Amino acid sequence: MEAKELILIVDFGGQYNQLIARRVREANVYCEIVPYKKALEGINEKKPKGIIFTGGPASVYAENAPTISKEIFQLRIPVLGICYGGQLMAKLFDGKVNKASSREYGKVKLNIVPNKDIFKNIKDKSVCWMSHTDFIEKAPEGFEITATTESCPVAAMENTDKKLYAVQFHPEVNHTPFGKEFIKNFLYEICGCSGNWTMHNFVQKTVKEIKERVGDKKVLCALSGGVDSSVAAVLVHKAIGDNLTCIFVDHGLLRKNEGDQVEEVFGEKFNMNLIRINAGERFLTKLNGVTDPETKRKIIGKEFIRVFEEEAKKLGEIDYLLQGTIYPDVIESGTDEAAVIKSHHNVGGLPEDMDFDLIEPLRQLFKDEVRRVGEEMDMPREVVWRQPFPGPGLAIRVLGEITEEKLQIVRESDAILREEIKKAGLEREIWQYFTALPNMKSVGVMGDERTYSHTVGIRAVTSTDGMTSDWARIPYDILEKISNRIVNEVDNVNRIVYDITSKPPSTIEWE
Ligand SMILES: Nc1ncnc2c1ncn2[C@@H]1O[C@H](COP(=O)(O)OP(=O)(O)OP(=O)(O)O)[C@@H](O)[C@H]1O
Ligand SMILES: O=c1[nH]c(=O)c2[nH+]cn([C@@H]3O[C@H](COP(=O)(O)O)[C@@H](O)[C@H]3O)c2[nH]1
Ligand SMILES: NC(=O)CC[C@H](N)C(=O)O
Ligand SMILES: [Mg+2]
Repeated sequence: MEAKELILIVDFGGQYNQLIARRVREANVYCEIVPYKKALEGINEKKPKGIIFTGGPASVYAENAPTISKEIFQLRIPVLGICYGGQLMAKLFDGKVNKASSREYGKVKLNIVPNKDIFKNIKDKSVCWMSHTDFIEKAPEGFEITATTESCPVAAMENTDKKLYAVQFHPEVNHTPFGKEFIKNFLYEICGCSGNWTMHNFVQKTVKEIKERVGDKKVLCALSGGVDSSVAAVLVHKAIGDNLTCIFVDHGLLRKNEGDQVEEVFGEKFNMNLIRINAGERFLTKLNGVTDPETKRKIIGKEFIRVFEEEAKKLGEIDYLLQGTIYPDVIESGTDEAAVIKSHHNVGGLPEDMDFDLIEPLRQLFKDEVRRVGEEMDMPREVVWRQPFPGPGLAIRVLGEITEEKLQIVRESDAILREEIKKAGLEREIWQYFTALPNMKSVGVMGDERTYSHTVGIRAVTSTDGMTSDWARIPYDILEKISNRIVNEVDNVNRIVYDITSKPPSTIEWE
């Protein structure tokens, strides 16, 4: 198989860095995001075909602004700087970057110099999306200006000898209609990528790697029945067969009937060793009285591992733990550049003293890529397209202290919501949907009596990878039906609210 082509995305803290990675992957080229301070580490071994500098909130001329050694330009690897990244390139080559008289934000007309490879198949008069206060006032010597806007004398510039390219606009966002084409041009015309990042290649390569790494040793898979761990399990099963044992933990925080369903599907459809552990009491005891979301996540992460360790001991020598960790879990748990948003139980929530080496074959993939891997391996649709369910389960949907009564409310209301969404045929359209209990009571009236009961929140979002999302526009009549049913059928609920925030500024889960 040909070597993997790599594009290195150097992170200067921009909001849209994930999107840059997505665009590159969609163009069938593999990429990784690295913090700017570590961009040069091991670069000669990694041999990237190209480098992209992201945008960022700082100003390049500010004191202590993120920067990079000029060595990176001497490697003869093409570099594309986007917004902050472009401004930084201009500054490092002695061009001029300055604060503009006004902030440019939104869609802007772009005039492009004809016949440039980087703008191949893009109209000379186009529209691009801008988000900046600083601008490149003067391009450095040796750079040619290749695009302008009314307020940007240098909206794009290039030095083809050095293979350096910079743009002020954001090609990664959908608001730049030619953005995908532009990124493709950089990858294919400038970096000479062939586009060998496909899920078919990924499966073949990963199976081979796992075989080599694991040999005759035994692997325990943390299987939740969710998309990620199921795909990971099938992948590893392909590599090592019966040396894989799956452990499914029912931690008492699952959705209605979920435990039995997972057991059924995996017992029937997959020919794998599966052990179900009923550990509800154990988890709930540990969570008793705990209200802080991060503490809950850490307790659950640790308890998962302790359960796996105990089971492993019973099974004899087990060297590896397989988890369905994916890229967003890693990023959101905090990297050097990215702030900790939430400790995903399987990454930031893991205990330090753990008996296993981890195998996480999907660690670099986005959710939609994981689904494509599942399809590539002919896995059943209901598993591949199941909506995500977080490992900490209902614990992070019951805000504050967890009690059996509250869990019951979330479980029952969630089951009603799911039933109605299914009936309405909206299952595929809505990426994730569930109910949450905000831990507040309010006054209502039912059967002429005053009530003082819980409020249930409905959360439904559209997304491709869970990194960003919008609230789903569920038709009012369906919302009405859901609301009526929950109030009527679930005890101790007298009010339903609908969450209409996108991510950002919200997150999908409430804790
Ligand atoms: N109940 C569980 N029993 C065993 N392992 C679990 C359980 N819940 C989560 N895990 C482990 O934690 C990982 C992360 O959970 P996460 O919910 O992100 O992924 P998933 O359940 O596999 O897929 P999905 O995101 O579609 O629900 C899983 O891939 C799995 O390895
Ligand atoms: O396995 C998981 N362990 C976790 O700790 C966790 N927290 C959030 N999620 C899921 O990740 C996606 C993004 O969620 P947030 O917007 O709430 O961060 C959504 O799909 C969430 O359901 C988790 N999954
Ligand atoms: N989006 C960006 O990368 C912004 C870059 C820089 N902070 C500016 O305001 O111009
Ligand atoms: Mg899950």
